[in-house]
Amino acid sequence: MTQSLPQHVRLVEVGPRDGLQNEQQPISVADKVRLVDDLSAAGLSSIEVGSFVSPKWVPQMAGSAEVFAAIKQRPGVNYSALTPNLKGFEAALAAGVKEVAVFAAASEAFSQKNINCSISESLERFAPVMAAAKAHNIRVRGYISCVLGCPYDGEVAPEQVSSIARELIAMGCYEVSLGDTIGVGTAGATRRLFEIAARDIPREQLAGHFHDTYGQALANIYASLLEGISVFDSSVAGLGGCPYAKGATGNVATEDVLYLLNGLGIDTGIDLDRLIAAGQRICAVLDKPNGSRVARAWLAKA
Ligand SMILES: CC(C)(COP(=O)([O-])OP(=O)([O-])OC[C@H]1O[C@@H](n2cnc3c(N)ncnc32)[C@H](O)[C@@H]1OP(=O)([O-])[O-])[C@@H](O)C(=O)NCCC(=O)NCCSC(=O)C[C@@](C)(O)CC(=O)[O-]
Repeated sequence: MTQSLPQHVRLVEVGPRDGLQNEQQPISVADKVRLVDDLSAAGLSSIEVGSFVSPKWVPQMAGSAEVFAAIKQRPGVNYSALTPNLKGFEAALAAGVKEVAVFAAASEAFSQKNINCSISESLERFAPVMAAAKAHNIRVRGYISCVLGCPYDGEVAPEQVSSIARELIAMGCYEVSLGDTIGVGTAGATRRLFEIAARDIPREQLAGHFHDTYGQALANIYASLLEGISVFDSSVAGLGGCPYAKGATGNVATEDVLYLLNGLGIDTGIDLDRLIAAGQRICAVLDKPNGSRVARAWLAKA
């Protein structure tokens, strides 16, 4: 059943983590810090700054502690980091991180490629992270990858996604973000996924995370809005890809999502001009074209 559109949407900016983690070239701590500070200045209230994972697996995130130490922490902004295990959680804690995210997958093959263990082993690894987070009053977000298809296993049943999401919520995650890692989802499949997940999980605890590989991300966000979802992950300038999903493009661009939401009269608290400037700046650092169509059109007009 179609839900009424939310009046407010929270965008979780994942560019500094999901976006930059795929870049092969070295990016200085100063450039990462500048990106995070530009994003908070543009009004983003949730920013994923980095991750505490094995540097052998994702070398680009190795400096995350230094980035946390140098960013200007604005009141009211959540600065979070990915932590796949207790070792990562302890490093995040030492860096003063106040919110972490654990990440599982909806398919066994992707789980093995991404974090080198099965889905059930990953949930076992999260248990001590959840306990330590509780003891230190740290909020934990959950992610599930490949919710609308897996590059190795193909189709993924929505019931499987929903069951893992339920487990993450039961373990103590305040919210679970459902990730279309390879961007294969369609609006119909997205609606069905959220409709099934929302049978057992309050809609307020679900978020959407769409990559734009097939150009469907905005349609999928609109479909999610119709299912009563009001939190979305996005990446400034459409930065990113996925090291374990060949051909995957970046997350949907934050600028493009903001343009959609502005057009629907949905409040986000984000300033589009400042956001576009933040995207242009990091694209100049990376020496790559801006992946946001809205930013490109805006700048061409200007
Ligand atoms: C999970 C592991 C560590 C398992 O990796 P493993 O090799 O099975 O782990 P291990 O426990 O055997 O340890 C191996 C080495 O890693 C070290 N190690 C162990 N843990 C840590 C840690 N936390 N931080 C730093 N170092 C660590 C550990 O100390 C050891 O070091 P060595 O003795 O060889 O020198 C590894 O697979 C890993 O780091 N994977 C990271 C994968 C990743 O970051 N992927 C991208 C993020 S997920 C994503 O992008 C999807 C998402 C969230 O955006 C949603 C979507 O779009 O789908």
